[in-house]
Amino acid sequence: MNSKDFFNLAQESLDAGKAMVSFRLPGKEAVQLLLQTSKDSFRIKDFSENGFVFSPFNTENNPLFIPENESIKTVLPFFDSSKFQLNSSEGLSENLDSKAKLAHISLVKLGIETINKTTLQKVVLSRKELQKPTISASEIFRNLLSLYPNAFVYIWFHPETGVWIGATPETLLKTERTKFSTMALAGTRKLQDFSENDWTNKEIVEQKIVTDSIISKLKELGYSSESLKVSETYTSEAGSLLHLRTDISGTINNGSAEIGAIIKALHPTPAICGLPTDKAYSFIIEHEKYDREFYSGYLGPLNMTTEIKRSSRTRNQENQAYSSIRKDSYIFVNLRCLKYKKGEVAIYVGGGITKDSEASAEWEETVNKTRTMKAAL
Ligand SMILES: C=C(O[C@H]1C=CC=C(C(=O)O)[C@@H]1O)C(=O)O
Repeated sequence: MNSKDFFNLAQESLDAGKAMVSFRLPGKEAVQLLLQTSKDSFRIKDFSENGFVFSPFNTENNPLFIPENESIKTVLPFFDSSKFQLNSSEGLSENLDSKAKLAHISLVKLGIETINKTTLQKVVLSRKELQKPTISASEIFRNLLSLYPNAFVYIWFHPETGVWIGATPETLLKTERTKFSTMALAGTRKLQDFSENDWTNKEIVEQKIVTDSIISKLKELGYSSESLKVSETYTSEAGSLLHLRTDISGTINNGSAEIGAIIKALHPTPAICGLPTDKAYSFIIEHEKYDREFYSGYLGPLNMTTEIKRSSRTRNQENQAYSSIRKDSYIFVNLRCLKYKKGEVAIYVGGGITKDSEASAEWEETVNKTRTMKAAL
């Protein structure tokens, strides 16, 4: 199947009204499409399932799920961005909405005051911004594939959620055989004119809170300090933005049952909620005054079959005839995303607030984050 046929199929799948998802893993070439054959709605029970999981920020209900064995799978082996022009909508507005700006600034100020007066140390505060694109959902998806080769790029539709599209830089949990890894990603700067020692104490502290919390949650699950590998903290690019990032990895103790335990322990991390988690969560629910829905939830292929082709240079000739089948998981935090309705999209953006935050800079940061999606509209 060529790229044009693949995107026509993606658009037809969207129009069919059945659950579907198409995605490309960070740094990979293949784009996968999973189209559910029935109109049923499936939910995760214990994370031993195979398929694609889609969870909201709020985890009261079990996450939605497209089972691999209830779907038709199509793979575009290589997405060639040179085959497509970047289509764009005309008349998108840069955010000049002063009401939205005032509302976000007063929310951030309330966050800072609460941090100064209580045991809350960090809270991630967000907003949504409406835009009127004139291009289709599959065109937005295609633009994202062209623009962000190192992000997890996806388009998801489910009758219960509508269409969501995104290009996230943040892994919640990746498993390959018995190895797992996660990351602490926080602190934001524009790539333009940045030099390495520009990171301030505010951003270093904001990101360290995420690293420390992830390590402590993993220890509570029984992983010892010696068994966890923690990288140096480094600057990581996400489109035209930069973040501070620490990678944390280990070996899964109890087989596939562990995946669910790790996801439940980590989500919501202080990269999208705050610290202490319960205080930050209550603050968000009480004060954000809108429903995040699937923004800052998590999503991705869970125990999905991946065919690993053996190298043709292998010396063992017998092995050449086979490729091995693995069931790995790649779960991401749903950031840099939008909800699509014909004629209107909602772009979701947020940022970590600490005692050292400055409200107008936090507003600017959310404006910069909206540009990741706007570049594809
Ligand atoms: C909450 C978001 O980003 C998180 C991930 C990286 C950097 C962040 C920050 O600098 O605040 C956030 O923690 C978002 O993109 O909406």
